Amino acid sequence: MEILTGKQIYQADKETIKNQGITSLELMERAGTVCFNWIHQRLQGNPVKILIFCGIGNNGGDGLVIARHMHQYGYNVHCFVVNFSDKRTEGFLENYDKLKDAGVWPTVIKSVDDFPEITAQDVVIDAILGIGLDRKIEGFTVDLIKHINTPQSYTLSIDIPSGLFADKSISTTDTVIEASHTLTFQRPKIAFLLPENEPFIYTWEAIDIGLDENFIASLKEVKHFIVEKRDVQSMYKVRDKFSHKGNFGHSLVIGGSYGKIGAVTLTSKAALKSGSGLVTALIPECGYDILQISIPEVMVEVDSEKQIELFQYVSQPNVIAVGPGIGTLDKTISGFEKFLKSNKLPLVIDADALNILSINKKLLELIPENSILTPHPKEFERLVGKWKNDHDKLNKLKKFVTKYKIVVVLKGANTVIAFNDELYFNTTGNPALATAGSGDVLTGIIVGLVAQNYLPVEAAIFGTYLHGKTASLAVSKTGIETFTASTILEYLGEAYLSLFTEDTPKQAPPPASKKPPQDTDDELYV
Ligand SMILES: NC(=O)C1=CN([C@@H]2O[C@H](COP(=O)(O)OP(=O)(O)OC[C@H]3O[C@@H](n4cnc5c(N)ncnc54)[C@H](OP(=O)(O)O)[C@@H]3O)[C@@H](O)[C@H]2O)[C@@H](O)CC1
Ligand SMILES: Nc1ncnc2c1ncn2[C@@H]1O[C@H](COP(=O)(O)OP(=O)(O)O)[C@@H](O)[C@H]1O
Ligand SMILES: [K+]
Repeated sequence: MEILTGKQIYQADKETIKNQGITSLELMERAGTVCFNWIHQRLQGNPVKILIFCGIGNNGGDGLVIARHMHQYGYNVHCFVVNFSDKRTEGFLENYDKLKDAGVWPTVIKSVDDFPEITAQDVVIDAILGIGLDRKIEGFTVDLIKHINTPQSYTLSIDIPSGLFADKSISTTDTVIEASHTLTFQRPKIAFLLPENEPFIYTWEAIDIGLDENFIASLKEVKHFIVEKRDVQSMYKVRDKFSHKGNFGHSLVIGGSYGKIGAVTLTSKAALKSGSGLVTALIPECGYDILQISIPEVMVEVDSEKQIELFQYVSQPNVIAVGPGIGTLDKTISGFEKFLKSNKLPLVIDADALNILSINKKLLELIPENSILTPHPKEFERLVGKWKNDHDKLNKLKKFVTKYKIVVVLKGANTVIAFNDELYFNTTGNPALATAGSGDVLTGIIVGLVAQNYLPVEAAIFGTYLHGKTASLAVSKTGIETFTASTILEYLGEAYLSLFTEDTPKQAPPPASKKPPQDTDDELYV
């Protein structure tokens, strides 16, 4: 799914009006009505007190449309106009009149003295500022946002939490609505995916207001995407009936050191379980028994006694993962440098191998094109230096991948996969994945996919999706805390299967009379 900039949304807005022969007021009515329907479906006439705060622009206009419908449906709605400027838009003014015609006279807020009391039991709808925000909020609006945030009542933001910029970072002194949920129009904004905005974005969803989809699809300069199930479904390679293990590649996993054989064990197992036909682990001698006993399916070659120093192997892999548990002893560093000078195979580089690259950045030049680096933010910072904010981080990421012609998987809650000048945001997973060895498993899944001939960028996107999906599927059974890196491996099969099963609908559970869900196997359609 495309992530659009504010400018692109305004363009889509104009095109829609032109192509569908509607007025901007009709589009606003549509947007406000879709929001109202969303709310009405959930509240079902609940008498809870609802406070709607409307700015004087088109975001405020949306709020006024919602207020009118809510009033007409008998909700206990209280509407406020936040009068931060006299430059009211036509959409606002028209809907202000319509609301008054419908019998609601909003309270105009001109100063702190006009703020209403808000309790934790109330519902707040935030339509103060939308994507038209182009400068710091000042004056009483700052106090109002703080006032709205204080009781921690359920706050639904329309289009974007007021005070957040769609496409640039806020400064530390800016005040933003801390939304419980955000209903955004047609496509998400990049602000929703950045860790720095965590206090303001809890959950969000893009709602269809009928903007021109053909126009959106034709936008050439879209560079940011959210990875969806259908994207990874289309990447999935079906196995031929007469295929054999030789068709699914050979992954070599180089890693481990005394005390960290577990890391390379997890990576090797993940490579095998993501479907690599063969897997060999090149490990220190001290890990031999451990690895052979833990995973009999994996072949083992050994290096020095307690760490990897020589990086020499006789197996014939088509891709190599290097780094998990490898350490940064001098002999490992010099061995890795020599290895990079002679190696021609695509690499998946993780953990301490990344740290070695950070110590000697010249080595980056030796990485074969189309290799994949999987840093967490700290490892990425060691590679590229500190960033000012998350947008700066993403710019650094794009520059880094284009300079070295590689794929980077920047891990975190919304792991970003960067390739060329495009960014793909993964949304599967949850904090259960924040556990030792979780990254080692991801490296294994990705290398196993590359071994099977997935393009590097596809392996990175697909692997990250599956890795996260295991946690999404598991937590309702395992809970968050008992979920470990080994649990990712346990659920990898279910994650694959989930690609081809219907998602359980999020809303409206089926009536009791409906048949219970079938076994997953019955629902397979490939
Ligand atoms: N395109 C779509 O898909 C659809 C969009 N729709 C809705 O329109 C919304 C965008 O509306 P919008 O352009 O009127 O801007 P909005 O966010 O209401 O701000 C109002 C004005 O405030 C000003 N201003 C800016 N920063 C400020 C500040 N810090 N402090 C004070 N003032 C500040 C600035 O005006 P200025 O003062 O610069 O002239 C700005 O124009 C969008 O989010 C969505 O909800 C739907 O109705 C239909 C479909
Ligand atoms: N809050 C979270 N939500 C979703 N995924 C997460 C979260 N925290 C961590 N992860 C994922 O877990 C993995 C952790 O990797 P990493 O930090 O390298 O762990 P380790 O070094 O223990 O293997 C990454 O894939 C990351 O995206
Ligand atoms: K808003």
